[in-house]
Amino acid sequence: MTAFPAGTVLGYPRLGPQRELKRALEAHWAGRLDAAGLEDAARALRARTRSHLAALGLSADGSAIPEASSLYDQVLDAIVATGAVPSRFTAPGPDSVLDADGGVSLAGYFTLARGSEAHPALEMTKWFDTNYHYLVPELAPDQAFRADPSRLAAQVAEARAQGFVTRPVLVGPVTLLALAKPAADAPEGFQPLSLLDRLLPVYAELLSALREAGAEWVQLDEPALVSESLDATPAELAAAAAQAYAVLGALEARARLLVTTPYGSPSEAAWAALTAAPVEALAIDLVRGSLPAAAPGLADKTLVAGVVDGRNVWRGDLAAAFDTLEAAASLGAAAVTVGTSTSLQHLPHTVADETALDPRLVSWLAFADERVAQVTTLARGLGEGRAAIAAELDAATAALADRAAADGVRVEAVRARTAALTPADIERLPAHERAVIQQDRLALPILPTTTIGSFPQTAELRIARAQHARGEATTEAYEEVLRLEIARVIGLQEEIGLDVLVHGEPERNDMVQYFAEHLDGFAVTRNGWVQSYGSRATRPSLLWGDVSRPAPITVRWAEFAQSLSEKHVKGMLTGPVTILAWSFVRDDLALGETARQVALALRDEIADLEAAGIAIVQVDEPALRELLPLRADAQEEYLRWSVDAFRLATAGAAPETQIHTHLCYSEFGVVLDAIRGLDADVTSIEAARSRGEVIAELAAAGFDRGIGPGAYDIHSPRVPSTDEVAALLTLAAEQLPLRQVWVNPDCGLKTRAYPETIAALTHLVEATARVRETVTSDALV
Ligand SMILES: CN1c2c(nc(N)[nH]c2=O)NC[C@@H]1CNc1ccc(C(=O)N[C@@H](CCC(=O)N[C@@H](CCC(=O)N[C@@H](CCC(=O)O)C(=O)O)C(=O)O)C(=O)O)cc1
Ligand SMILES: N[C@@H](CCS)C(=O)O
Ligand SMILES: [Zn+2]
Repeated sequence: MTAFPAGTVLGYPRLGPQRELKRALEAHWAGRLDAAGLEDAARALRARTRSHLAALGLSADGSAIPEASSLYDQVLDAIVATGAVPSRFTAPGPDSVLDADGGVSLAGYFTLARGSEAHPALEMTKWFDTNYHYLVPELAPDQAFRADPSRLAAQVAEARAQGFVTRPVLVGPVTLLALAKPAADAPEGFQPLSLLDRLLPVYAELLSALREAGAEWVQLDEPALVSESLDATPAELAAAAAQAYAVLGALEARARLLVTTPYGSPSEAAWAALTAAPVEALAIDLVRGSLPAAAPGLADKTLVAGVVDGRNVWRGDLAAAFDTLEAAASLGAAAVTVGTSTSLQHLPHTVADETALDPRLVSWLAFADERVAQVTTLARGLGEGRAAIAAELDAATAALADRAAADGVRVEAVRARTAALTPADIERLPAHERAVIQQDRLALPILPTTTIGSFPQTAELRIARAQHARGEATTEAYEEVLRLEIARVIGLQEEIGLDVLVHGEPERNDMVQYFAEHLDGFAVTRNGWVQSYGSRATRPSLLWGDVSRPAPITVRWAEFAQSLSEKHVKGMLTGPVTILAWSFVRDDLALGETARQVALALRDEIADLEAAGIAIVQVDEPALRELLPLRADAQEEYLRWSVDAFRLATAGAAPETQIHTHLCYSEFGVVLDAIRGLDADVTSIEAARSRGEVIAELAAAGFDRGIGPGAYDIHSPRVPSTDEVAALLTLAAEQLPLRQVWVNPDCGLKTRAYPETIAALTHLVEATARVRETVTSDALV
């Protein structure tokens, strides 16, 4: 048995430096690559990751390299490894996701993730306060568990054969249960955490199998222990952790255990439970979290001090990180080693790919590979003393000073504009008065139908954009492709019979990146991909300076689309909070101030859209819930500045301009007051995967604005039937005042293909017509 390595990372990007896994997955789903071909591609990527991390300085045979790949999602992997598959997927027959041996087949794995004709997919939601999405375990009181270590054990063995001793990574039992939702038929009050007793023997089997496969250390991730935003309370989570790690720690046949608590500080009770547990190492997040209390239980443990940021890209203050390491040494642990605050899965691979960025900006950055280098530098400092790494510490300090002094980081005109804001700048006429004025102008039918903005981003569009970006197509030719696409999308919506149209967003590579490309203060990357879910990735923009809008951004596309139809076409913008949430934000200015800068740029854009004759403007804020701090004491302040930023962006609009907003993947209970606070006229939300629960919540809260509860799930290629959509609409129409209800999919259609999109929207319009017929005139009073 080896000691814990001097330096490690908790995880590494999983799609590959050129998104090799994305391409293989999508080829497999499209029937162009068989299962063996997909497995080969995934194996080659794992092999590359191991040797690459070793080349970057992590020890090859000392368990420093995490075995943390996934074909789709780490929570889904834990569901499969523990056999926690909901019974709705396992009824015997051709639609079961299980193979003959009772394990989940490869096809079954993807059915759980993406759904099929027979099965709606598992719900997907945000992983803590990140833009990564995991699949939500769905558990019933009689849930069966069954250890299936095959995939992870095979990877450990595969690493051994390659000459590596790696450290398998698994979502821990407390987090797996804490993130689960009760199955639809579970009795009221059922808590998934109550299944811990039955789940632990399964983890015990997994640990023993991983040991047998050759693992010396196993990493169990327990981020639930830092969150105060889950159904279980911190005290319940800490008690579960105490029980889990007493049991798992006491096992004889097991590898050594590293338990991690990324994304913040564990609660005091959780920290007490973990330090008292018979496990060999604890990893803490010292970027978002702070130094915990010294604890006697640390005396026989290694403390992996997560001083290297796994969430943001700023090269940062390496000398301060070293100071924190030295401070961690006073907590009483047997050893302190260097780690990342979280998995590096939230970062792009390397700044070396960013040859088109200003080299000065590049010198301020560190992506995943540069973070690994920081880990190995700091580990060397711990081993050999500060003087041994003085040159690296000084270089990082110099980069910080260079950044602080650079042009554009602080722009006086931008600061003066935010400083001059007054409370009146976020007020509109009262909503009920606006509603009357807007209905006069818009003359919409009851249950107006619309979409969320994007239409399928076809291969042709993406190729045209890529050719334009590479200089192989002229701007004129590219824009002609966009105009043709907009005309086609408008024609299609007219044909299907939707009431409020959209232009389809064909000009956007991404709803945040597109705006970042048109705002001063942002830079964008060429290859800075970060996995968002499954095979999908985004390139978060780099927000490095004060933000302003040099010219209108969306106006000419909206104006063109509107010129093609008598119906209203919505202007379509991304809100300030979402622009921040899906970018790498600056660490040298309060987020609230940055949000105001972005909001003012959007306010100017809305004024220009209005001047161009656009009557409805949607400002998307799907990330409003995502940025909610995990700690309860920080939530109020966040909700204040985030809501005010949205209002600042939209409150300049005339009363007759209808402001829509859109949110997806939210647990709305928590932010319902905030949604009301946004003061939008219409809000469209995700509600399909969570089976209308949101409708009941909104009704109970007396939500009194326009509301479009997503009528079907766009994250799955499955086409909803007319009956299914009609049922959801009927539910909404029964529970909410009819005048308030809008009909729309639950998110944009950009990830879908046209055949399923046309079928689904046709069913949506048919279902609306059917429900409209059943509505009596009384209901309209
Ligand atoms: C709505 N969501 C979003 C989130 N975050 C964002 N930043 N944006 C979002 O829309 N978070 C929550 C949700 C769900 N998340 C996602 C995330 C990602 C996607 C998605 O579809 N991503 C696409 C990539 C989109 C993109 O930026 N495309 C660019 C580049 C296209 C490209 O890959 N080009 C090729 C060359 C083209 C060719 O020859 O084929 C290349 O560079 O190699 C573009 O269109 O220009 C993805 O495929 O992962 C959806 C929801
Ligand atoms: N308007 C965007 C919102 C996605 S959250 C779209 O339709 O894709
Ligand atoms: Zn959405």
